[in-house]
Amino acid sequence: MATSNPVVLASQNAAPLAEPKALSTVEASKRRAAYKAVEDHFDTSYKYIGIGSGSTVVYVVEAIAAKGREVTSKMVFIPTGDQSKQLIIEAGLPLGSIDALPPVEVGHIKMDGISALNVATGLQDLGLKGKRQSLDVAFDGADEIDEELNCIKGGGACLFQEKLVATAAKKFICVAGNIVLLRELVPKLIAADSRKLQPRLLTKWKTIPIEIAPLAAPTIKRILITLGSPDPTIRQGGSAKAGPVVTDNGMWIIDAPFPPLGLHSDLKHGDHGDGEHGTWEVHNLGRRLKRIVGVLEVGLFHGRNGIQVAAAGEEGGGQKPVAAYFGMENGEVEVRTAKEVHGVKSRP
Ligand SMILES: O=C[C@H](O)[C@H](O)[C@H](O)COP(=O)(O)O
Repeated sequence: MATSNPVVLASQNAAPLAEPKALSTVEASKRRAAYKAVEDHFDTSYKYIGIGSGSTVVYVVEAIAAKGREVTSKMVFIPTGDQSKQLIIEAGLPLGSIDALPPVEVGHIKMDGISALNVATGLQDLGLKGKRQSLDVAFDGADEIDEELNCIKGGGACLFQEKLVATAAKKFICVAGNIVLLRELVPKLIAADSRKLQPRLLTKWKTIPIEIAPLAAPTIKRILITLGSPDPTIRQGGSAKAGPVVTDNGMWIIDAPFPPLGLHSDLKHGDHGDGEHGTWEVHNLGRRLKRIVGVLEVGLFHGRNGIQVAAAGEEGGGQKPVAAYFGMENGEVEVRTAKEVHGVKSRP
């Protein structure tokens, strides 16, 4: 079905000019991936740009700011949380908000900002004028990405606003250093064997972050256990904050471990991927978790991408990126793009 295209390697020419010398291998790989993603998917004609959260997005903002004020001052940058809001402000980029897009009159249809933006940002090309689609592009990081470009996000507790922005974007682009430094396990500078690109989710990254209402925590934990998550845990602030991590939305995060998730094509006869045989198919689990009362959002980005949603003539964007950029240890950037853009009509 919707596996990503075979690997495309962009060599060192993706590297930005004047790479700071002090960057570790990991940081340099993220920076190269970010610059390449911006080079490929940032157009000077764009108006609304979504900015994700995490350590990789820092370089996306750097790459965009390097385009110069004459380009960026005409744009509006939509954050996905307090960190990205600060990044936008500190880079001198115009700050917007996903809930503050101006209402616009188009023809005799009274449209909210989201619908009108859709017209402004080129859905006419697809013959879908007037459909809801607000941002030209959104860039974000990810904790793990599978071969169909399903993602786990929320390692930095920002998943709800990230999904809100990603699903409002015509193009959602993921940028991920593919080498992860395990500082806790390896105190000195060593790139450990933990890679964000995996055939299946929950291979190296072991838990799904779920943003929840604090009052519902005990019930949600019990339900997660019945769904096959052996030890769901409320994320704690550690030395930075006594007690649970509180998200930008005043919620808590539960990190729910599950065995590696299957794809639809993995399912054998009689196995519906509903956890009954020990394996969850990624869409089934994402949908099931979202149905639990008290869950604000699930850190699984699955289903369709924005182009597939638009091609199906439906409103909104998709959860999955249309392309993912991985910074490699050897200095190259691996790019994976969605292979089939029209193939998943029935999936949410
Ligand atoms: O909650 C945080 C976000 O989902 C991040 O985009 C994700 O955790 C990846 O972060 P990083 O770029 O720091 O690896």
